[in-house]
Amino acid sequence: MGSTVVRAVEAAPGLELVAALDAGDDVGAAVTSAGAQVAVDFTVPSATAENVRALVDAGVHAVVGTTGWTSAALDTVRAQLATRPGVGVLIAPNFALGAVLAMTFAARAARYFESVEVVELHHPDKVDAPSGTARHTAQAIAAARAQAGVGPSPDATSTTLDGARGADVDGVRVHAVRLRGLTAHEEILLGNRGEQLTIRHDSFDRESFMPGVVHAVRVVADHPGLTVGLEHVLDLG
Ligand SMILES: NC(=O)C1=CN([C@@H]2O[C@H](COP(=O)(O)OP(=O)(O)OC[C@H]3O[C@@H](n4cnc5c(N)ncnc54)[C@H](OP(=O)(O)O)[C@@H]3O)[C@@H](O)[C@H]2O)C=CC1
Ligand SMILES: O=C(O)C1=N[C@H](C(=O)O)C[C@H](O)C1
Repeated sequence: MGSTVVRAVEAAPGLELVAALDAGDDVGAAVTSAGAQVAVDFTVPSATAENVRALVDAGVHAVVGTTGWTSAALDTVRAQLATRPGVGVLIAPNFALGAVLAMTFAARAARYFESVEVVELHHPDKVDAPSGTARHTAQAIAAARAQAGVGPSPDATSTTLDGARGADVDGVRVHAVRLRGLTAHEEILLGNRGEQLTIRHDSFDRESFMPGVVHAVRVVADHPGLTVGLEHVLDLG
């Protein structure tokens, strides 16, 4: 993702690439000496929080695509941002516009269905499961169902092998598939008696994330504080 973002920023009118960093570089010193206004982080779950801390410390806005963020780590970013008014951090588990729409549609639909489960499918080099996108989708679905007073999805399973029913994200079952040949895919299955709605998004190429990343770079400075999810900086009506 890092090298794809480098090419996308270089090609984007009005943006200038002033630095590209690798593991082991001093993030704070590098962005300061390059005069960066915005930094983009696509690294690994174990490195991203420290990178964001260094960026906020340097007063540089951050656009973050790395997944694996815990709510405690997000709270730490919020607390640090409270000491740096004007600095914006936008963390989005998925920058593909179609994926953001799929999540939004799923949350909207979830109140009308008795059952809902999420399946994410990725390349086998991915280090975290379930995907950040699937977690974010399940959280949005759970919040929409709670707000509408919809109960848990019915499930009579009483005998099971560990993992057979997937992970529980705020009461929504999330299943992760890792398969050579895949890129990034998500299905949200919604069921009622006698009907099923399937919402599916496929990223076939990493290019799919670039319009969202470039948009985030352009607008992050207008959103001080912490924003989680690209949907909050898009006009989705
Ligand atoms: N939000 C979105 O739309 C998307 C999010 N992602 C997420 O982005 C992240 C990266 O994905 P991807 O590019 O496929 O992963 P890769 O494993 O291909 O790349 C991760 C890169 O991070 C580097 N790295 C490791 N540690 C550090 C560090 N401490 N500081 C700086 N760089 C470091 C690695 O360097 P080295 O090889 O030297 O170890 C590697 O080049 C993942 O969390 C993935 O889930 C992916 C696609 C879209
Ligand atoms: O690791 C990936 O490839 C991806 N990671 C993100 C996630 O965890 O949701 C976004 C996209 O699914 C690709």
